[in-house]
Amino acid sequence: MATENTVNSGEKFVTKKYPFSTQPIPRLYYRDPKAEHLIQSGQPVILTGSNLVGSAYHWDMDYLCSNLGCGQYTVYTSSSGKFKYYDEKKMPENKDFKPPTSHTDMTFQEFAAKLKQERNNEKERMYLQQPLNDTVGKWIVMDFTNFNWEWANQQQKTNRWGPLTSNLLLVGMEGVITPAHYDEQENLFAQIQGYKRFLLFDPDQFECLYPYPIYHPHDRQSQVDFDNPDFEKFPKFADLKGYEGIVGPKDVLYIPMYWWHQVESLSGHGETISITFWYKAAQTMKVVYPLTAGQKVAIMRNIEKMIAEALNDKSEMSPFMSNMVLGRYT
Ligand SMILES: C[C@@H](CC(=O)O)C(=O)C(=O)O
Ligand SMILES: [Zn+2]
Repeated sequence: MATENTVNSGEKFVTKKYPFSTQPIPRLYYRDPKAEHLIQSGQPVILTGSNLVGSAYHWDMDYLCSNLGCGQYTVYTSSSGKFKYYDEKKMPENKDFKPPTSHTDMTFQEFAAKLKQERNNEKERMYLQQPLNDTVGKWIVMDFTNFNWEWANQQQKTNRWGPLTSNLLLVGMEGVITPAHYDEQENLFAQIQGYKRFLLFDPDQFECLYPYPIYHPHDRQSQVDFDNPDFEKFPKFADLKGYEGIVGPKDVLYIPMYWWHQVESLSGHGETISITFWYKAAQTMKVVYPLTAGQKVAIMRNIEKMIAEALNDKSEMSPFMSNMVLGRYT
C-alpha cells in the first residue's frame, strides 16, 4: 500500500503505508528557540538553514568519484532492499544466524560504475556506508573542514554531548531501507542529495517494537517486519505511535539517542547522499525521577548483559527471565 506525501517544498512523494499512526516531526529554522528547546529536551526536530554541511552541497556522484580518492569503501548489497544492521562480532555465538545483506569493499569509482549498471535492475540494491577518513582527496578535506563546526560544536557543548565519534558517509540507491532500530549515540543527520523518509519512535515505544535479544547480531534492531507484521508474536506493534518526516537536501534531522528510526530513500530523486554526526551520550550529572524512557532502555540493556554473562548460556536466558517475571510482575 502507498500513500502520497507532500513536503514543504510542494514536492510529492509516494511512500509505503504502515499499520500505525504517525504525527509530523517538527520542522524549524535551526536558530528558532523552539528548535533549541526540542534538542535540549531530547526530542527529534528537522532543522533548516544550519548549513551544517553547506560546503558539501555540491557533492554529487561525479564530484565524489573525482575527489574521494582511491580508498576502499564498504558497500552493502541486499536483494530485499532492506539493510538491517548486524554486529559481526556477535555471529560466532549465533551459529544459525544468516546475514540479511552482503558487503564488499571497493573504490567509490567502482561503486559508481556498479550503480549505473544496477540502477534499472530491480533486484540488487546497494548502499555505501563508510566513515569519512584520511584517504579522501584534498577537496573533500577542504569541504569537510568548512562544515559549520561552530554550530555543531555549540550543540555538543550546550547539550553536554560526549565526543564526536564518527561522520558516516551514506550513498544509497533509490528505494533502500534501513529498518527500525535505535542507536546509543546522539545524531545530527545531514542530508546532501535526494530525499529520505524518516519514521521515528520514542524510546517509550520499546514494548511495541520488540528488539532482538542483546546478544543477537541484530541487537538494537526491531524484530517486527513492518511490511508483514506478526501480530501473534508481536501484539503491541498494533499500538505503535510514531513521528514521520521527509528529510531533503540541506535539512539536518536531530535523532536523539535511543529513539527508534526507520529510514527510506525515496524514489524519483536519484541516489541519496547523507552524512551523520554521531556523538557519545551526555554525562548524567544528577539522576532525576521519574527516569526517562531512554534511561530505562539503558538499564534494561545493562541488566540483560549482566544476566547473559552470569548465566553464560544463552539457552538459559528465556527460562531465567520468565521465572523472574511471569506470575510475579505480570
Ligand atoms: C544509517 C542511517 C539510516 C539511513 O540513512 O539509511 C542511520 O540509521 C543513522 O544515521 O542512525
Ligand atoms: Zn541509526
